[in-house]
Amino acid sequence: AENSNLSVQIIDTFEKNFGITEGKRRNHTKGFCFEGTLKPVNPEIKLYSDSPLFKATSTVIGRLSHKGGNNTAPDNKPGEHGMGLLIRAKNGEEQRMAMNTLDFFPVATPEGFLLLNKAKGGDAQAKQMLTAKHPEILNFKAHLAKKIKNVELYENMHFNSINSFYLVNSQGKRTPIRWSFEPASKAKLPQQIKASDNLLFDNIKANLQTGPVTWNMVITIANPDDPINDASALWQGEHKTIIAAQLNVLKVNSEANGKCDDINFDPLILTSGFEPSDDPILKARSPSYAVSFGRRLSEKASTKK
Ligand code: HEM
Repeated sequence: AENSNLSVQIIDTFEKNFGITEGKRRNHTKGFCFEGTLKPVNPEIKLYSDSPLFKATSTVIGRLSHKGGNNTAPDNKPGEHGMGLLIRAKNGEEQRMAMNTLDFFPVATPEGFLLLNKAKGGDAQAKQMLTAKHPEILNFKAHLAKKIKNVELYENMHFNSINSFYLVNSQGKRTPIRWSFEPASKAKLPQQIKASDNLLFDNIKANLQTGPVTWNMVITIANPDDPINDASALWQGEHKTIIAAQLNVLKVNSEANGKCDDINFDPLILTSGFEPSDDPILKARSPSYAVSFGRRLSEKASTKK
């Protein structure tokens, strides 16, 4: 029988399409942990946000991952990737982020995402309904077809919030934004890309021996006509941006040896100075991540016994 809970249904489609890797995330399954800091670099951002993230350096536990539920996704093939952050501000507040390398989301609603996953799993009726009910998918497909697809190192990837949020300043003024973590330096791809499963991990680990790997947190302020609650719509044209902070990754660890495996990178855990938008995709993420988190933790607990 099909469960009426949308998040449960969506997680079930991940399990159907990719299978289950016991004890692991249902999406972004293959990944590794890192540790570092987030340092504010431009006080201008305080005009927009009262967040402790912009007042002092925070500590970070993060995770870099392949998109999708394949725990053995190849590192030597082009793909989409993710970055999760758990940020502990100096005043004790905590914020979590989960970003990916897509420029925007394929569909505007979680119902659309369920249809998309069903269509990917071969459901003919879902395929038909998908384009009829979610014509925005055509724009996504056209964009993806034009995107250059190379094998890329994590150090060189751009990670996007995709969903919109609000910054809130000390006067309570709300400003709609999106953000990206953009590489502050360029890492060289090895001359020969071997069919190694751990190319991406090995490379960043080697790079970290000569110093931190750094991303700039670039905040994009919405223009008046930008869609706020539609993750399938790119913000077009000129925008005001502020490099608000710098992420310094200091070390990486496998999931088994790191600190990120038991973290749910729920993007609705925000510090004061941030608020969620009403984007229905953003709102669906919390309950969906919780279903995945619950399943993998109970599997881990039962194998430990
Ligand atoms: C309705 C839409 C979405 C659903 C149902 C969904 C589902 C999931 C699930 C089930 C997980 C694993 C959670 C866990 O077990 O801890 C996950 C992880 C993740 N998601 Fe999403 N996702 C959605 C949208 C997005 C969007 C818009 C982004 C990018 C901005 C994104 C980025 C990520 C990343 C980076 C991770 C990995 C975090 C980690 O390393 O643990 N997701 N997602």
